[in-house]
Amino acid sequence: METAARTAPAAVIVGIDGPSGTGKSSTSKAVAAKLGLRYLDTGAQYRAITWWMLNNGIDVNDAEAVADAAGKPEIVSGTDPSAPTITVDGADAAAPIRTQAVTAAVSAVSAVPEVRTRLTELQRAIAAEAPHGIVVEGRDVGTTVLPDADLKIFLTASAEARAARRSGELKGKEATDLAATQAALIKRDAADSGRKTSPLAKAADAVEVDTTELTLDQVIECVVTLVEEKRAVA
Ligand SMILES: Nc1ncnc2c1ncn2[C@@H]1O[C@H](COP(=O)(O)OP(=O)(O)OP(=O)(O)O)[C@@H](O)[C@H]1O
Ligand SMILES: Nc1ccn([C@@H]2O[C@H](COP(=O)(O)O)[C@@H](O)[C@H]2O)c(=O)n1
Repeated sequence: METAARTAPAAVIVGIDGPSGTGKSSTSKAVAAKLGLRYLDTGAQYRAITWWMLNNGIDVNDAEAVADAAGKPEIVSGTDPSAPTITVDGADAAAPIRTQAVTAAVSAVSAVPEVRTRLTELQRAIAAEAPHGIVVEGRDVGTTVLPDADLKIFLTASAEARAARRSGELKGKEATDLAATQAALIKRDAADSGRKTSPLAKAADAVEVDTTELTLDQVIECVVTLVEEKRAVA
């Protein structure tokens, strides 16, 4: 008896955007791991280039100096969702890119068009090479990096919920004042939403998921279901 040949599902490209602390990284990694996809944290790349600028004495508020240096660091992202990596000129940058110094400087660096052009090219190349597909998270994935993504998600949550999540995360590492955390989140979101080039924005065809009242597991389940629905009709 002949058996029907099983065909592997087509590669699927998923873009997940949203403001800080809405759960993009946690959700994207888990969804990618569950579905056998690669995972790319574009925010880590903006943090990595910012870390390099700070280490190399570039004034991050001098857009011309940042633009001139934008092509210099070599940034490499590892896309295994269970162990994502990021190196800058061969050095492991996973920990130093998460410091408050980098967090405070990253919006200025990411507003520089030459930085965005460089990283957008890198992100598209990584997505194009993912054999079974990829979950790419950031601020402009649906609008600019991968406008033809199969599925676009825009995560939101109240500023209070996001600050509470972040404060829990920072406890024991750096200062954890809830009001200061919330103010810093709002300031970074305003800078990211207000820049001229590729601002943080929901793509017109993105599915918005408000995570304020959802557990992380519920958000993951919701996104997995949306991907599976897309795959079913592909
Ligand atoms: N739905 C949720 N409920 C409770 N906690 C959550 C939820 N989603 C994420 N978290 C927690 O909130 C924190 C921030 O999540 P995460 O880093 O995934 O957000 P993000 O959107 O990627 O943030 P950023 O853009 O600043 O990198 C993490 O500690 C994560 O475990
Ligand atoms: N597509 C993106 C992703 C990130 N940024 C900038 O990087 C900052 C850090 O992002 P995290 O997700 O690690 O918090 C973010 O505040 C943006 O300035 C971006 O511009 N575009």
